[in-house]
Formats: sequence, structure tokens, C-alpha cells
Amino acid sequence: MIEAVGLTKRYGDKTAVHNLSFQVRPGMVTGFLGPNGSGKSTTMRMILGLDNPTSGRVTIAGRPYRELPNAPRLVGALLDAKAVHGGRSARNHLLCLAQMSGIPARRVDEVLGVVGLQDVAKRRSKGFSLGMGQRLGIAAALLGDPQVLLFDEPVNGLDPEGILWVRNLMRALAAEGRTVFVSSHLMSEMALTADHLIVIGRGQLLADMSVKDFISANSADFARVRTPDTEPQQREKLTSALTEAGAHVLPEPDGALRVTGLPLPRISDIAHEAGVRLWELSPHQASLEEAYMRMTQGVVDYRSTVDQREGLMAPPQPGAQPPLPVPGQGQPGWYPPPPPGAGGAPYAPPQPGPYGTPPAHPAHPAAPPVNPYAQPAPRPTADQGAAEPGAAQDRTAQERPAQDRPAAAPAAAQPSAARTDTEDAR
Ligand SMILES: Nc1ncnc2c1ncn2[C@@H]1O[C@H](COP(=O)(O)OP(=O)(O)OP(=O)(O)O)[C@@H](O)[C@H]1O
Repeated sequence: MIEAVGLTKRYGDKTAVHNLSFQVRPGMVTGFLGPNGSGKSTTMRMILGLDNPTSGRVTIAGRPYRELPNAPRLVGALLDAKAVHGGRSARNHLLCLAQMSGIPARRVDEVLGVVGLQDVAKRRSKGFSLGMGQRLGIAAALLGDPQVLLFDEPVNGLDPEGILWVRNLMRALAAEGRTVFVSSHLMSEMALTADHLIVIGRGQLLADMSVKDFISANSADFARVRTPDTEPQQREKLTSALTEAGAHVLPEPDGALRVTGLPLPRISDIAHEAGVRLWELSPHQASLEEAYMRMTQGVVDYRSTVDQREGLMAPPQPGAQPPLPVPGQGQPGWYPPPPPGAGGAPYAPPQPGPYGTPPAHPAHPAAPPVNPYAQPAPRPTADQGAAEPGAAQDRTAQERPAQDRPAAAPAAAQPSAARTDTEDAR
């Protein structure tokens, strides 16, 4: 088990992790989620004794990493797949690690087979693609057949076959009773891989609960309702009737309506009474991505905006419609709040900490506070219209302060799908 108690890390004026307390239990996959810069890697480095906490402590099996007897046999980690000597072959890199930890050489060949790199084992790793590097990093983590495994973004750069393999690997390791702690920004993948979630924002704990509880606490069940595409007035009529009846109605990106606050039979009756035909009326539960976006939208430091292409756009076509909202794209409040009593506090605003408490959003006083660092998307001018039909909606990430981040890893070729991952023959 990994246990953090009051874990805090400051870099000069910057508080990367603030008073984090959590446990990562064996026998399950625990996902570690949080926006860019929220402190996930810093936390993982402290777990592995690579950074000292400013205050608080973190232990593995009851001891700080550096005090563990034969730590490489107990703990395996993938933090930065690029942290290898590029001049060494994959096999030699693993052999060096094995020799330092008293692991027999045959284990190197085993893990090379497990990650599917046996055919390129003698190639220098500096020629590896991003995905091949990730596989090598995972091989290094598995080398000591450890009980505790930490993976920071393990599927980064992997092809679909590799992503599926990592998912199955994590689940198999957990099923063997191991402690598996994995960070990822891929919510759909986390929903399939993790049993439990620890979510942080700006270095502080936002949630520590099962995936199922996380979704139900941070989202409302809703109904998707679709009227005939050819009759937009029917959609407007239904929207008014449902709103009058107390429902919360939002447009879905595909033109359907997302309705919360009314049961399905009531929606059906209202549509019938309004003389509106329905093409779809279906119950839905929000995805992990939506629940996550809703929880973290107030603590995102680096928010993308729509590329307005000032002076570059063609004039709007007559009858052009504004774009429909896209979940999570800088539109606070798009996600409906969970229903009252949905089972748990949906969002605990960060307590006043090193960052202070951000102000509430004026339009949504009860909603998560607005990110004080986020910049609103520039508004289109009157002569530009609300949006350009067919204009590409490129979204550019706001520049992260240069001193804050290393340069983004370049996109790299994917490893050949022909490589096969074999079962770990431990
Ligand atoms: N060595 C360092 N010196 C100064 N600041 C640092 C250092 N390491 C991390 N930080 C800062 O601490 C904060 C947390 O960074 P960290 O890398 O832990 O976030 P993260 O959640 O892993 O982000 P991402 O999802 O983008 O990888 C960031 O603001 C980062 O710039």
C-alpha cells in the first residue's frame, strides 16, 4: 500500500502539492487524475524518493521509499520513458538496471517479450519511437516483478493495440494482488482500467473514491431527446415546454437535447401535449470524462480557446448558426449539476490554501469557482457574426509559462502493430 499524509511540495514560491493525504490499496488499479500542472508527477516523484516533501510524508508498505530494503524488487515505476541512455540498446539498458538490483539476466529477456520489444532488443533506444520508448519504460517497471507499480501516463504514444495491452496488463497486475497507481489524461481509458480514483487539482485532493461513485457524485442522469432534424421549430417548441415544466435543457453537439430534472415518462407526455414528434428519448448516465470535466473545470490552469482567426475568416453564410457547445471547451456551467442527494458532495471547492479561494462565477454562484488564471475566449465582433459556417474550430492551448514546462514531446511514429506482446512468463 502507498500512503500519503499531509504531503506538501513547494518549489520556491510555487506550491506544487498541498497537504495531500490518500491511500493506494493493493488488489486494484487506482487512477491518478488531475489537469496539467496539478501535481501528479511531483507526487509520484515524492512516492519514489526522487523529491523530498517540504512537509508531510509518503510511505510504501509503511516505509519511505529510500528506507525500503531492496526497493527495486518491491516497487517498479514508469515516470519518464525518455529517461534512458539513448546510446544503449534496449536490452543493455534493462541489463544495467537488472544488475544494479540483483535481478537475473533471463528476466530481461522475459520482460522484453512481455512488452513486445524482443525483435528490437539490440537496437539503440535513441532511435525508438514514443510508443517503443513507453514499452521499454514499462519493461523496466516490470523487471523486479514488484508488488507496487507506478505508471505516469503509460499509454502516452501507444497504438490502439498497445493501449489495450496496457489496460489488460494493469488489470492483471491488480488481480494478482499488486498495488497499481496510474496517472492518465485519457478518461475513456481510465473508465475501463481503474477501480478507484484519486483526483487532484492545483495540488489539492478533490476526490478519493471508486470510479462508479465518482461518476454518480459528479454528474446527473439525463435524457437525450431528439426531434426530427428537418423541423428545427419542433426542437424550439419542446425546449420551451420542457423548460416551463422545470427541466434543465441543453443542446447536445449533434443537435439532440440533454434534459435533466424530469423523468422520461414526463418528458414523453410533455412532448405529446406540445404536439412534438420524437426521434429519440433515451436514458443516459454521464461518462467519466464528463464527471471529471465538471469536477475540475474550476481548477484548470491551462485552458484552450477557439481560434477566432481574426481577419482571416470568410464572411458568414446567410442563416449561419452559432456552434453548439462542446463539453469542457471553456464553457463553465455547461455540465448540469448533479441532482440533489445524488450521493456525495459533487465538488468540494479547494479550501483557502496557497492559492487562496478563487471567486465564484457570477452566473453560477453555487458552481465551481472560476479559474482565476483562465482567459475567456475572445468574443466575435458584430461584423464577424457569432460563428463562421464550416470554419475549422482549431483549439490552441494557452502557452504554458516557459519556465514551468519542458517542451512538449514531438509526435513520434507508432511502434509496429506486428510486434506481439507475450504473457509475462514469471
Ligand atoms: N522541479 C520543479 N521546479 C519548479 N517547479 C516545478 C518543478 N516540478 C514541477 N513543478 C511545478 O509544479 C507544478 C506541478 O507539476 P507536475 O509536473 O507535478 O504536474 P502534473 O499534474 O504531473 O502535470 P501534467 O499532467 O502536465 O504532466 C507545475 O506548476 C510545475 O510547473
